[in-house]
Amino acid sequence: MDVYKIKGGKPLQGTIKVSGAKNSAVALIPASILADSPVTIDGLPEISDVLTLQALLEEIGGQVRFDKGKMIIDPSEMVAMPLPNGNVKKLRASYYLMGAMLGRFKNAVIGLPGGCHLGPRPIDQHIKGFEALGAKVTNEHGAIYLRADELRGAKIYLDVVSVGATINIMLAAVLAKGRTIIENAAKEPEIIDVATLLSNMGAKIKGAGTNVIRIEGVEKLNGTKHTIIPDRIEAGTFMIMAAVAGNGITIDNVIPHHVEALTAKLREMGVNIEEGEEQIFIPKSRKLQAVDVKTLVYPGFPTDLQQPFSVLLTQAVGSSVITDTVYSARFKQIDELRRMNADGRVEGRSAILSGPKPLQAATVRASDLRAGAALVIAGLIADGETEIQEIQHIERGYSSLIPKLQGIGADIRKVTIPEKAVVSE
Ligand SMILES: CC(=O)N[C@H]1[C@@H](OP(=O)(O)OP(=O)(O)OC[C@H]2O[C@@H](n3ccc(=O)[nH]c3=O)[C@H](O)[C@@H]2O)O[C@H](CO)[C@@H](O)[C@@H]1O
Ligand SMILES: C=C(OP(=O)(O)O)C(=O)O
Repeated sequence: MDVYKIKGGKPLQGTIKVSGAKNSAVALIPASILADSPVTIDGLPEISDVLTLQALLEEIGGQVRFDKGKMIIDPSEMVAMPLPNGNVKKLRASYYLMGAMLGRFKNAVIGLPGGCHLGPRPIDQHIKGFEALGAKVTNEHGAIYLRADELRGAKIYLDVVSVGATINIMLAAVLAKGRTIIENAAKEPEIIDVATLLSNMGAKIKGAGTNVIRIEGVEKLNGTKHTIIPDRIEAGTFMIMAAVAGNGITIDNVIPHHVEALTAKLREMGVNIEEGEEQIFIPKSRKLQAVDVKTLVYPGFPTDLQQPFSVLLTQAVGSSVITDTVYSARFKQIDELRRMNADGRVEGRSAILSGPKPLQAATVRASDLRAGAALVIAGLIADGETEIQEIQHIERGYSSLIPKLQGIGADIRKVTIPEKAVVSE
């Protein structure tokens, strides 16, 4: 079993570069299914979610080349092969195969997705959208069956603001007959990125990034070239790391506007932040003040940063409350941080953290992707050598994390240990 070993307390300094956005990548790759000729995507992160999607496209007959962040996907020989098991369970975003395959083949069988366990993560709004477009959708033995004679544009009001449902309905609607309107759509930058790719393939989409998206269906979509946006969650993770463990860190390849909610919270805590066009510099922090945080849909404070942010709050003066309004059970990092001497507890949908409390190294387990990122940050400031297990979760979403952190002076390495040394739940 592979683990991360981190010796805490090293002065972190220099420049760290952000990769392409995971949550864009995992939608852009399935979107290529809709094209009639090759799609090239540049700047993809080298993460397991991307490799899993590559394998899934190959399973349905796609020809895919992936090298140094550039993926060339030839979708012309793809077929509507059922994908009820296996790779689809390894990530959340395999649900985008539903929208893309329904759009192209009018027929798809896709197993229910995997991804981080953060409380219930239904896909009822995706299904409501597909049905409104004319698909018959059934759930049979853990797989979703989607069939349509033809897809027709429709007006769809999302009952909950959902990134996945918004993108999935866009994917299914771009080749449907007539006009689709998605109301109460999510507004995340990744949605704009996917709409940009689809538009460059020939789709007619207006309003991506607002809460009403209008799509005029077209007959066919062509191949194109696209460069992905930077990962705002990875950038935010590095900003938090810089605020709690940095001696002057520049975060490169970031769109400052995409991380504004975090920047505002960090400033409220007393962190200095200098914004450039594509860079953010965070000098060594002095005293950090406790703050309360509530996660919201974009442009609010992202739920995906709440777990890394909780580590920063263990070092702030006073008591802080984090409330996650998006997911009901996204605090598995708190127990692990307590093993490391943090003062924190969970009450319903909130975590209460008090500080500053010096962290101590321990053997801990990454229960999910961002809990893992939180533990990496904790390990960087803890006294002693921390071991993080179950790092496969971290590697779903952070590209080249070890060399990136070593590049700013961290003492972190990946090592293989015997299975019996795993900590119990
Ligand atoms: C692959 C990907 O892009 N993952 C991101 C995406 O997940 P994902 O797209 O799965 O998250 P959603 O935006 O859909 O979920 C938001 C909320 O809506 C609820 N919901 C969602 C769909 C639905 O049909 N019914 C329903 O009730 C969910 O349970 C959750 O409480 O957005 C989340 C919220 O920013 C992020 O944490 C994830 O990193
Ligand atoms: C929750 C996340 O990912 P996923 O939706 O892919 O599980 C995340 O990126 O924090």
